[in-house]
Amino acid sequence: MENIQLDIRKATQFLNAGVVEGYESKVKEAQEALENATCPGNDFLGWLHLPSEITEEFLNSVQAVANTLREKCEVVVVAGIGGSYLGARAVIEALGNSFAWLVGDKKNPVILFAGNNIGEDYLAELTAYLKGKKFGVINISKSGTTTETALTFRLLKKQCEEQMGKEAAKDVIVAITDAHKGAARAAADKEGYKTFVIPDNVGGRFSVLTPVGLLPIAVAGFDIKALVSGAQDMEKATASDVAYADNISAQYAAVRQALYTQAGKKIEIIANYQPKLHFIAEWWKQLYGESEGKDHKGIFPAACDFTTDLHSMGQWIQDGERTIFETVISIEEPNNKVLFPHDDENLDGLNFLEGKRVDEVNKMAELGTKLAHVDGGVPNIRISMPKLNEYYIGQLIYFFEKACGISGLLEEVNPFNQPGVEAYKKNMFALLNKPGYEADSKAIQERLAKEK
Ligand SMILES: O=P(O)(O)OC[C@H]1O[C@H](O)[C@H](O)[C@@H](O)[C@@H]1O
Repeated sequence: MENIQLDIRKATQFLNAGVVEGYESKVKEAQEALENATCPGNDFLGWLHLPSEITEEFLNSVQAVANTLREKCEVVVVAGIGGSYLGARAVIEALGNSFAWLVGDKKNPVILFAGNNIGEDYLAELTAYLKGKKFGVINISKSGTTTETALTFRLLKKQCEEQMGKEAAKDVIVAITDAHKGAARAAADKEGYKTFVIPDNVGGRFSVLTPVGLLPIAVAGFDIKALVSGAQDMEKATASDVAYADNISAQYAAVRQALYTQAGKKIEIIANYQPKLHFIAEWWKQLYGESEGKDHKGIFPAACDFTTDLHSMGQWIQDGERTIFETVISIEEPNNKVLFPHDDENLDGLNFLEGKRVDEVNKMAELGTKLAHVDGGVPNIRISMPKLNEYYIGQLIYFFEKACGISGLLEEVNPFNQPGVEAYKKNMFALLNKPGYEADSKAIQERLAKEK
C-alpha cells in the first residue's frame, strides 16, 4: 500500500535555501529523546509505539464489546470531551455518510456525541430524543472527573436505567477511563459496567488508537483493524531510522517550526476540500494547540473547510496579515462518482463542465486556491491521501501524532502536558462554590466585587 504524501515545496520557497535541511540534527535529537524517553513529558510516551503494540486479540476484544452495543442499541451516545471524543468523532465523520443520522440504514446504530459542552438546550434535546429509544452509553474520561462528561453521564445513566431497567442498562453502558482512579472508574466498578483502560502514559489528545477511539469507531461499523494497520505502517515510515528527507513527520515538524521561527508565520490553517474531514481538523487543533501552546509561544492552530470557507475567510487569507500558512489535506480519489450535469438553458454558463467528475472541479479549485494563496504570501503544505478510508486515516493519525511530538520538542516545550487547562476549571469551581474551593470562592467574589 502506498503512503500518504507530503509536499512542502510551496512552503520552503518562503524560507532561505537549506533551512529545513538545517533542522536535521535537532530533529534527530528530538526523535532520540522520544525513543529514549529522555524528553520533557517522558511519562506520556505510550502513544509512540502504541500502533505496533496493539494485538489482534485486543482488537477482537474491543470488537466483541462493540458488537454487543450494535446488537442491543439503536443509538449509542459517546460521552466525552477533548481527546475523549474528538478522535472518535473525527474518524466516524470522515468515514460515515454525510447524512448518517437521516439515512437510518438500521445496519448501524446512530452515534451521538455528548459530554462535550454544558449546553442546557443541547442536553434537553438529547434526552428528549432518547426517550423511548434503545440507547447505550460509552462514558469516556481519562481523569474520570471532567465536569461536562460527568454531568452528561449522570443524565444518561439515569435515563438508560429508567428506560431499560438497571440490570439491562449494565449491558449497554461501557466506561473507558483510568485503570484505578476517578469517578468514572468508581461508578463502573460499583455498577459492574464493562470497562476499558486508558493507559496512564497516553495523553487524551494522543488516545484515539486506544479504546477511546477504537470502541466508538467499531460501534459505528468501521474497520478498526484497517485503521490500526495504517497507523502501524506510518509508525514504520516515520521511525527514527528513516532518513530525514524521507521522514514525512520529521519534514512536517521541521517546516512548521521554520515557518514559525524564521518566516514570522504564527497561525497554521489546516484546510480540507472534503466536508467529512471537518472533525479531523478539530482533532488536529487539540493535538497541536494543547501540545505547543505553552510559555507564551506556539503556532496557533486554525481550521477551514474549503471551498466553503473561501467564501467567508478567503478575503482574510488572501489579503490579511501575512502571518499565516496553510496545511491542506487532499483526498486523491473520492469514494463516489457524480458527473457535472448538462442544462438545456445553460443560464449559469457552466455547460462547459458537463460530463466532468465533480471532483475534477474540486481539484481545480484546490489548485487555483493554492496558486492564489502562495502568490499572496501564504506558504502551502500539502498532504495527499489516496483514498478516504480507515487505512489512510490511520496513517494520517500517526503522521500527525509523530510530527507533533517532534515539533513540540523543536519548540522546546513539553508537548505532552496541559497545565493551562486547569485555570478556567479552578475559577469555574470557585464560582460554583464547589466544596474544597472555599478560599478560591471568597477570593474570586472579592475580585468580581472590585471589578464591578
Ligand atoms: O478524558 P478527560 O480526563 O475527561 O479529559 C478530557 C479533556 O479535558 C482536559 O481538560 C484536557 O484539556 C484534555 O487534554 C482532555 O482530553
